[in-house]
Amino acid sequence: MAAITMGIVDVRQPLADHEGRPHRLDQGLQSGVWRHDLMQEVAPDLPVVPGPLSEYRQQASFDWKQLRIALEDPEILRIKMNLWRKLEADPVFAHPRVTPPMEEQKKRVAVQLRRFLELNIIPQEVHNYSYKDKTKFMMAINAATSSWNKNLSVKFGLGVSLFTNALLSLGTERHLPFYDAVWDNRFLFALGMTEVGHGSNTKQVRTTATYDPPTQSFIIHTPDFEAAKCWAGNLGKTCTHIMLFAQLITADDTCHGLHAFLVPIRDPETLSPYPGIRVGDIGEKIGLNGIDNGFAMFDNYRIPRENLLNRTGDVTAEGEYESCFQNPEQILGAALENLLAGRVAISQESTHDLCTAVTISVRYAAVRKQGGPRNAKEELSILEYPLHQWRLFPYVAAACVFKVFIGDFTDQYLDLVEQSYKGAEMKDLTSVAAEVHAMVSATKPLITWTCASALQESREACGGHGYLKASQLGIMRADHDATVTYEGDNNVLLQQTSNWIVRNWPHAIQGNTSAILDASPFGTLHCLINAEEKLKEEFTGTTVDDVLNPHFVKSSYEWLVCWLTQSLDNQLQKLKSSGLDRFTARAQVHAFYAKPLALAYGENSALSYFWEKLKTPELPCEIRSILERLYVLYGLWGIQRNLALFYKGGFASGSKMADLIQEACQAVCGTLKPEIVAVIDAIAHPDSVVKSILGRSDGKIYDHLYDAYMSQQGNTGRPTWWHEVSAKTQSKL
Ligand SMILES: Cc1cc2nc3c(=O)[nH]c(=O)nc-3n(C[C@H](O)[C@H](O)[C@H](O)COP(=O)(O)OP(=O)(O)OC[C@H]3O[C@@H](n4cnc5c(N)ncnc54)[C@H](O)[C@@H]3O)c2cc1C
Repeated sequence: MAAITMGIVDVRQPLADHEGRPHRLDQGLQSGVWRHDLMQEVAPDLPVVPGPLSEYRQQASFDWKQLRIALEDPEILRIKMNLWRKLEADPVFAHPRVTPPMEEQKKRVAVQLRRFLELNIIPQEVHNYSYKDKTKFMMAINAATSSWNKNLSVKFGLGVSLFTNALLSLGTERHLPFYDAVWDNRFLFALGMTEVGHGSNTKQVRTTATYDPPTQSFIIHTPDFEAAKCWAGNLGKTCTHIMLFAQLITADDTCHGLHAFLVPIRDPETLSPYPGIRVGDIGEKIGLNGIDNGFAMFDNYRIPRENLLNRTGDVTAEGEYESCFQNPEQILGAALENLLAGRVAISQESTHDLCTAVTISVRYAAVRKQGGPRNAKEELSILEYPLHQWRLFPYVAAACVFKVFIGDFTDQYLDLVEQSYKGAEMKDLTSVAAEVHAMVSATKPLITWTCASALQESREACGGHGYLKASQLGIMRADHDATVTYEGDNNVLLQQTSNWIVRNWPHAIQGNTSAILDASPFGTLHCLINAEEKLKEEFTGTTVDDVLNPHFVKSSYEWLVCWLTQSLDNQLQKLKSSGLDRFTARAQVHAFYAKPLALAYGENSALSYFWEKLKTPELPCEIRSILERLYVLYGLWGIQRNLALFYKGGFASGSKMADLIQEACQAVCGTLKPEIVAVIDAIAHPDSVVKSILGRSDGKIYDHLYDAYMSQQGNTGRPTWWHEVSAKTQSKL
């Protein structure tokens, strides 16, 4: 059977420019200086408006534009900026001031998706890029679309890009027409794994696909309501098909496990559901109401045999099941890509949201003045308060660390998938797959949770005005919330990471460095090398400078990961020797051992990528200085949260470490205060994307608030229902 190969070309091509300009921005680097016009494209000048924001900007020791291109690949930035310009210019993508009714929200997003595809945002030539460049392009478009309107990116992701990605890895030549129909906007897909009774434990999904040799068809059936497919985006009202995951059963009654099928749901011309399916919308949600999340129940519903996605297993016309693992490297690569691309994309989107959250709250904090010393001429900007700095600056540092981590990790990961697709011999592919899986299972929770708490903190940091819809923080908080659950519940994912780490612990205690190197081609387990030596380390610092440096952060995190791994291993051994089975023992250690380990490992991995960035020789020294301080702040923030573990594990005793960490946290925030507005400028999206009256680059919060108060239709007139409540009508009763 031939796998679908269109879109995967042998020769790598650089990202092309669709508008006739130089191929890559780095061609604009002349004698170490960026060409002005190219820099303007990715980092346009900010408005010069006298006021607190511009005063803080003047205090910065570095050029925010240089930081912007140090934190993100300029070519990716350019793709995003181009897209935002297109969306801004088209009224179809305008944001309504007042939330429309639910049905209207769904219609708007569906119409936007149609326009999005018509606009040729993914030009035809992108399909001819190398796998890596194509995926990077698509991921950049996805992240940028998500910041514009998360509903639209979810609708596009599920219906088009994630689906076609999954089709490429699970399907074969015979499914090509579906690929083309989706890109031509004739079909729209949903992805149906979750059922009413089962989500995380996908193995127990109960929808069946039973092969019927006489008719050469699969009979799709939902045994009861608990087996109804649910939550699938686009399924409620708009999809024409679903990529359905069901238990494949052959005529001899053998169950071959979960397989994916392409199942028609609605007539593409009328959008009427086909007979044999009960399908509908699951109703209003906490957020993302532009998406029609739906349910579906199948009543012995037939689909052709060929609709089985048969790259890994097929059923012959006569009904024989055939496993198709002829080339394990390619299959593993396909599985890698299919499973993880969605989670990597969520991490990219969440990093965008995190940047927007702090853009709003830090700019607001710079402009907002409240309180101050008794005889001061002016009130203080709330940014001046150490508490406010401690509430917000660590999230700014996290945004920068995640930006670098997710960009560089995505590059590495896509390189590997591309090599495996090309059939390159990769002796360590199994290790790569395991490590990438563990990393993504830790960093998706880490990034989405950090973003969720940043949104909450930012909302509170903007006080009452933050609660106004026009601040944007409430909408983002509601829409972002789902990311901690979909594509794998965060708490469940973390267990997969800790299982992998603890499996490698025996190598660490045996001092088997080469086994660790083999198990961790990406290097995220290198912190376990010399674990025994590391675990003997103790805190010896005496001054704040002893903790206020990247080396302290690095070695402390390495100690923490080693100690948590050792503790998890000890606890598991203890529980198993007391007679507990593996499943129960793992469940027992989840809360206090596995989860903290997986999160510390995720933080350490993100910090390691940032550490590599700090070592880049081309970095201007003022940019390195700012990155170093952001690294230290993010690290100390985590160490401070985990202080109890440093004491419990014997790394620290007495009050010295706690005191110095506290002092260092406050000190690093203090040195970042004059820089922070410029750091925000480096990570901020354009005003039209941030969409917040509190977070605009001109800092004119009160002007924008005034507009918001005055421009809402009817808000200064008397209510249309005045007569139902007025004193006049009451007195007549
Ligand atoms: C907005 C949104 C969109 C979605 N879109 C889709 C879609 O397009 N297609 C689709 O198929 N699905 C979709 N889903 C469903 C989503 O994938 C599931 O909700 C998710 O996988 C979690 O499953 P669940 O809801 O059944 O939760 P459960 O698995 O029941 O989990 C409930 C709680 O129990 C905990 N828990 C579960 N198992 C364990 C364990 N072993 N140990 C410890 N704790 C555990 C979890 O941490 C969680 O907090 C969507 C969900 C949302 C919210």
